[in-house]
Amino acid sequence: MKRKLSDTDWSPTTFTSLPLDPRILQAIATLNYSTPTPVQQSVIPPALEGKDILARAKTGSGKTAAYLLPILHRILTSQDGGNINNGGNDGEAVGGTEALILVPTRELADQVYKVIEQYTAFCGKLVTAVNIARNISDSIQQSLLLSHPKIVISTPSRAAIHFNTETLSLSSLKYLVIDEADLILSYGHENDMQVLSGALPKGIQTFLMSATLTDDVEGLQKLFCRHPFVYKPDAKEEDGVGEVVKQFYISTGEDTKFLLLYVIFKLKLIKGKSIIFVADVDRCYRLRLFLEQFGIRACVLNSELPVNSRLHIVQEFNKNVYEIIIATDENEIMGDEDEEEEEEEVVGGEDGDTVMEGTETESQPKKKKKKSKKSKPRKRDTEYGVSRGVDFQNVTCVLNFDLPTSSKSYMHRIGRTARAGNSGMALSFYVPKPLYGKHRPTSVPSSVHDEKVLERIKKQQKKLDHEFKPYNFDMKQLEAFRYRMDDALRAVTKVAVQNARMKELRAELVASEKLKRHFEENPEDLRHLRHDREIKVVRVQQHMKRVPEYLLGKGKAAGMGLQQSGGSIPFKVGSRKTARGKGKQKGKKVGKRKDPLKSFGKGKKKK
Ligand SMILES: Nc1ncnc2c1ncn2[C@@H]1O[C@H](COP(=O)(O)OP(=O)(O)OP(=O)(O)O)[C@@H](O)[C@H]1O
Repeated sequence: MKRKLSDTDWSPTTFTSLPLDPRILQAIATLNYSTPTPVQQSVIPPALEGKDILARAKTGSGKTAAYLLPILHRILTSQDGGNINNGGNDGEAVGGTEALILVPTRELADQVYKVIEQYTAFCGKLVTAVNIARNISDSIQQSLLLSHPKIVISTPSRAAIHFNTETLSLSSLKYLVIDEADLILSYGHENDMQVLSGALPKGIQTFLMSATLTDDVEGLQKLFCRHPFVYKPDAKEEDGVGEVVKQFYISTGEDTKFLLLYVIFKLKLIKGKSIIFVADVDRCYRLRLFLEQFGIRACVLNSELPVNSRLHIVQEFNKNVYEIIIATDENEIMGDEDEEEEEEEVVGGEDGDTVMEGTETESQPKKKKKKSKKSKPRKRDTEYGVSRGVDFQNVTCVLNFDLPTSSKSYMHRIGRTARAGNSGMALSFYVPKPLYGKHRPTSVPSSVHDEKVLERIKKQQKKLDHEFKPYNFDMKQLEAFRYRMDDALRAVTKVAVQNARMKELRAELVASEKLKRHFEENPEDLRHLRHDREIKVVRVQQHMKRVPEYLLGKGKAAGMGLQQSGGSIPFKVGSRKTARGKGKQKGKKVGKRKDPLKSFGKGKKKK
């Protein structure tokens, strides 16, 4: 007997128990999704009935499918004349644009577009989608929109531009999604959202999806939703979604951060893929040059890079081509829900940055931006963002080399690991107040310091009943590595960092042109286009790439004491795959329940 969707005591445990179009179920089966996640279980049934949805669910919990599947189903059934069993229709789509999906960043727009491609793999041309946040010329965007795609994915600003020039018609719109709803306004899209809200036809179905429920989300709810079905899991339910991120912090000074980084990556104490978050663009290059001297390759990701390069980096990282990404967290959100008054400014990334291609009419972050005296004529994309929403796959560790400036940002950063049921860890370096002043990154307001943020994160995680523990390296053992770290750090001068930044930007602009031409036609051709090549602005001494045996001495290794106070750490490595980037790594399996930080000394070959 078929259950009525509105039966409240019913929660479907398999996708096939959901009355979704068979073509969608076929696609889901090929993706090996066995069961719907809690947000999908709760949201899909009311969404299929046409209810507005307001859903808050943790990062990596499958919110994208929770809104896409019902929308795709409803579009398909309307194409089939309302008969879902008429699944054989693989003709052309008819009618105008039915769904508008708004996301805050270009990275996210690209990701949602790719997910739609996956979910509609068996739908022929019935569900066409266009991503107008892409870096393509206005005339191409216009011609794409004139083909009346069923779904348009965009940032609010691009959508507003095309709506104003009448290339985007909203008259046949039936579904509106605001993904990462809590972020949309802090990215400065307020005016665009107002423009769009006034243009929407009456009675459309709205989906507000968010990892946190904030005042901004409430505001959007008032503007766009009618009596929505609200999904807010309790902590227990949320923790049932895959693994909780194992979280640790280490108290350190500025130089010791580099020392720790060197030891952690050179000795492969973390196995699998990592994202290292830093405070600004210069720090990206400082770290990359630093690691380069030890033969450790990494890619950088920041708002200054051309959007095609950014998308390609994320794509290749997800295919395990790279092991380490050093990312900035520009457009980082400041202000915790209960501490708005204390933190009024938004950290806007690089000082003196200006707006990049394609963003000429984009609005700026709504809150005040810190101005710098030293103005650098750098360009940056206000629609860049990788700490929010981007589905980095199989990430073992998020390493906060620089602590974020708010607990909200912290939550989104660590959400890049332990996704889709995988496990993961987050390791955060924090600099205690007495050591902080001199080394405060220029992008961080003086009112904010690591200790204050750390306390907020502790409070936040305690509320969520999640452990957030100190990880006490035996710093004495680290000291043996310090002179090498000092050597390497000395070589990474300000000038070297600036040169690397310029050199990389030039290389990526060339790469981006290639990417632009080839992205659609033959992405496989772009394999050779690597983003982690040596920048070579600093002379690399070959001996630095090796770790001498004496540093790996048994006693020293074992004595590193990679124990954290309060007992040993039950750690399960998230990433089952390994990077293909380096030949040596190929095929290595990662122990499932092993603490990656406990294998110190294993840099040495096993007998
Ligand atoms: N039912 C499912 N079973 C297995 N994997 C799933 C399922 N639903 C989604 N996924 C996978 O989980 C990952 C995270 O999903 P998604 O990006 O939608 O999370 P999210 O909740 O939107 O996260 P964020 O808040 O960070 O944007 C994706 O790789 C997706 O393919």
